[in-house]
Amino acid sequence: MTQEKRLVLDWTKVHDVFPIEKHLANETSNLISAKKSLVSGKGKSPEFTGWVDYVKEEAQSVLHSIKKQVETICNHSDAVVVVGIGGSLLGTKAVYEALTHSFAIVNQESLHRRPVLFWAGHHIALDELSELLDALDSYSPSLIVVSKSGGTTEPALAFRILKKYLDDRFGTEEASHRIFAITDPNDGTLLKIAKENNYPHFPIPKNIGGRYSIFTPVGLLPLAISGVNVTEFVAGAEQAFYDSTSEKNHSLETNPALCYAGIRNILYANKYKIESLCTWSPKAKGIAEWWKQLFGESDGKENSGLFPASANFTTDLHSLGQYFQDGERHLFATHLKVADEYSLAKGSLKRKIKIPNCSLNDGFDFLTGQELSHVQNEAQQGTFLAHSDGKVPTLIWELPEMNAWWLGYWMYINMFACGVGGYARGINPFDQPGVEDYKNNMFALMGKPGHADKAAQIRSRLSSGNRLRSLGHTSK
Ligand SMILES: O=P(O)(O)OC[C@H]1O[C@H](O)[C@H](O)[C@@H](O)[C@@H]1O
Repeated sequence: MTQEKRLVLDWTKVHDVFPIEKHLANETSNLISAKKSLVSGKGKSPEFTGWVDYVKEEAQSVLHSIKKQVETICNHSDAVVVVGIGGSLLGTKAVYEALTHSFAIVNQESLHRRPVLFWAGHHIALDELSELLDALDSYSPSLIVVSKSGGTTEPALAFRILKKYLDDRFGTEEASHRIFAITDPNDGTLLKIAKENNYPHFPIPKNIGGRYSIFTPVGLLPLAISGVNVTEFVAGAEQAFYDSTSEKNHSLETNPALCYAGIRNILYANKYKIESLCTWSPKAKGIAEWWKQLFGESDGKENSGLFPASANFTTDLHSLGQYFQDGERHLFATHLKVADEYSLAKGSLKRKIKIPNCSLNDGFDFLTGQELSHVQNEAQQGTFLAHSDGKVPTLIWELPEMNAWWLGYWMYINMFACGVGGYARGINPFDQPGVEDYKNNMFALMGKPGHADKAAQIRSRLSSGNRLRSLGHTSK
């Protein structure tokens, strides 16, 4: 079924604004050699390119190995809290939100009676975590803690708090049957904790960095629990692997990953410094969050790189729309559109919505009887044209359907484009040295052993100099 359809990357409306075709032709050989370096493991940080062919065989054996745990968890839990941050959470959240019902109550009671997923460890905010603890009282929850390094502050603290909650509620013995870890296979604090407490644990391969890990147990275990068709998800990615890496497929016309990588790099080199991924359903917002980490951490190197932003339309046409149309011309838009809008509702209640006939006199009678998806399509076409008239290069991904197979396919294509584009630009798309700066300052200020000297230095920098501020109202 799905195989007859195609993912399309339409760059007509880039060309309307900028002569991309000529530039792409000049860039092709650079892209092909970047692709060869990535596939052969001869580029920068080859020790982090294990994700390239992981989807071919290893992901299949993961699916096999998690089967029993998935059943066990589904038998005793109706909610699973996934604890993680960045690459240890964003992909899972993206796929879950896109492919399962938005309203947990329907997900659980009407559809497939699978546990709902909740999220923790992706911030240090008291308000949301305390509300999560309130909500968990109404469920029989389990916990999956995901951290490759095993030492990231946010998930480590959330894990402590949630483990205590489970211990207090169920007793340590039962709680230990409700806790699962996904982490480095050989090292790290989380692995040690899992072993000491007999928590079942699953590996994140050493040669796969967080933002490239969605097809490892990081994504597959929680998504399988939630009822997402992970077999199809992996199958889509596997097909994308063949389409992207094939020795025979160096043509930009049949290799969307190469083409996308090339267009991004060319636009960046020609004054377009911001790329906005524009999604068209609230359910796709998480996809943009995943995409922002993938490209943000990969591209932002050596004081250069496209800034990845996002917009969710049509909602944001009423806030950011003005900027897209008339603001500074330093951005381009990459839309993620779904060809078969009905596929969006297929995972839920297969419902088509028509604009009903109402005696409202609201000026919208001309739409009576039209399907909502038709209105969405017209809104999209109108937006693409308006933005390209406003000189915003507009790139359009058209996904045949929003389902596990095509989402797996598209996510892999983006990962591959990210790796190729980084190599073609001469940067390392597989490290993230900048993130360490914030972490080290935070560790020092929190008093982590070994950071004392740095703490004193930071505190003196924070308190020195004149404080520049503006004061508002005094409380009564
Ligand atoms: O999985 P973890 O080791 O906890 O890391 C979670 C995230 O933390 C970071 O700071 C990195 O910049 C991300 O690339 C990573 O995905």
